Amino acid sequence: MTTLEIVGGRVLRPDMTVEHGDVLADRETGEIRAVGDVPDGDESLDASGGLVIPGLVNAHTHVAMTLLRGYADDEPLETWLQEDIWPVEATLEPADVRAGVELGLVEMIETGTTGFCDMYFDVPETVAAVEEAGLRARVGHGIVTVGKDEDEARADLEEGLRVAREFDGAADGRVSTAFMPHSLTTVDAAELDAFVPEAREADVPVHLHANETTGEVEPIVDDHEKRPLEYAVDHGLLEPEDFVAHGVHLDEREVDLLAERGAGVVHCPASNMKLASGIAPVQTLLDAGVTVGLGTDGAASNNDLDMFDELRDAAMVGKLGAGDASAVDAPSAVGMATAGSAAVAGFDAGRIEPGANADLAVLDLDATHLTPHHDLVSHLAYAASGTDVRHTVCDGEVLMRDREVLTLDVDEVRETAERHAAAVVERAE
Ligand SMILES: N[C@@H](CCSC[C@H]1O[C@@H](n2cnc3c(=O)[nH]cnc32)[C@H](O)[C@@H]1O)C(=O)O
Ligand SMILES: [Zn+2]
Repeated sequence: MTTLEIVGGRVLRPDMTVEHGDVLADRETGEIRAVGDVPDGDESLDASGGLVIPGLVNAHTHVAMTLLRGYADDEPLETWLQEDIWPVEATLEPADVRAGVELGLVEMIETGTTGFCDMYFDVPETVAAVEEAGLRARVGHGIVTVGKDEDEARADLEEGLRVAREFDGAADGRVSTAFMPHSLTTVDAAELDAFVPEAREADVPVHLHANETTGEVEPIVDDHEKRPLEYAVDHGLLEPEDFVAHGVHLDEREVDLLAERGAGVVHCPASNMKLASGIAPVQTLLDAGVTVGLGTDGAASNNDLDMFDELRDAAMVGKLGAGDASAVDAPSAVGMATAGSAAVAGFDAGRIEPGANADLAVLDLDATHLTPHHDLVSHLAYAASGTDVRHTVCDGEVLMRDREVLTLDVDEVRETAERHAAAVVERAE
């Protein structure tokens, strides 16, 4: 059983055209072998009446935060983090993180997401869950040193390096890592200067939150007389493989800086709307040639991990922000959730062509809200949702067949998550 054929459907190609055809995946290499007219495979997935798309990539999330879904809503970022989220997170044990991660991974598989980038703590739990669930992930330990004494701060930085070194290449290469300082205001310059060179030495990228709110931009401008991303470059950040989450409040120089340096941005439209952080200049970034991916951020600021919601939000708010209905058109939004996010994450995925990772989702087109079929890319951007996903495949392996998740026990995962979520909130109160 070395090959998997996905037959009888239509296929979304990298140029955003849709054609009738099959896909043959090689389960040994985890790559797509052929598209269109393909030889028979050893195992078969029925895509008739469906659309085969690249598995969506959630390029910025905190997956264990599914445990805090609906726990603290309707607040701006600083209050939300400092008064509600961080106090509860301080009580989280590795087993809680594991329960939250598994809940999130089930949700991703069910909604056609095959890869993600995660910033959280207890990274070994995330890696173990990813190994079991079969997804692809770039993971890192989120480092916060503000408000900690010197020893605690150093331990957090060391842990960030340790997990980046230890887990890069884990789960047969499905897991990669990054060094993840939380943001430019929660980790200080001297710490970046000391630790970023070590991340370079370990050959891992750096991922952080940047320019998310004006409350985060202003102190840097006031204290250092430069924009946050200029400050970031001064402290060794924004190499081509690096990527920042949000990029809401960017000036022209910062957009140019991202384009020149080749660093990526992960747009998180739902989180930015929910926390009223602002509207990222997505069309401007795309026009400047910046690599833009898409992310949900954590489930406590979204409140789900469905990337179909995210790409619709990106298209909608992109137009509103630009005051231009042609901004962030359907192909751009779908491109961000697939090839864009994969490029940002450093995954050889996000496109259906031979040689790319066989990370795929099959959507049912046979649905009232997807009728008629004028333009299927338009449907992906504006009408489809995660519940339309029939099969999910990652690295050539079937993770969900006919809406049945095969790698995790959904009922057990949900029960365990309920139990841990209740206990965590009780402990925090
Ligand atoms: N080691 C750190 C944890 C950092 S993990 C990454 C952090 O990002 C937080 N987070 C989630 N969403 C956002 C966001 O939109 N902006 C900034 N931080 C966020 C999340 O709650 C988590 O605390 C510690 O000891 O506190
Ligand atoms: Zn975040």
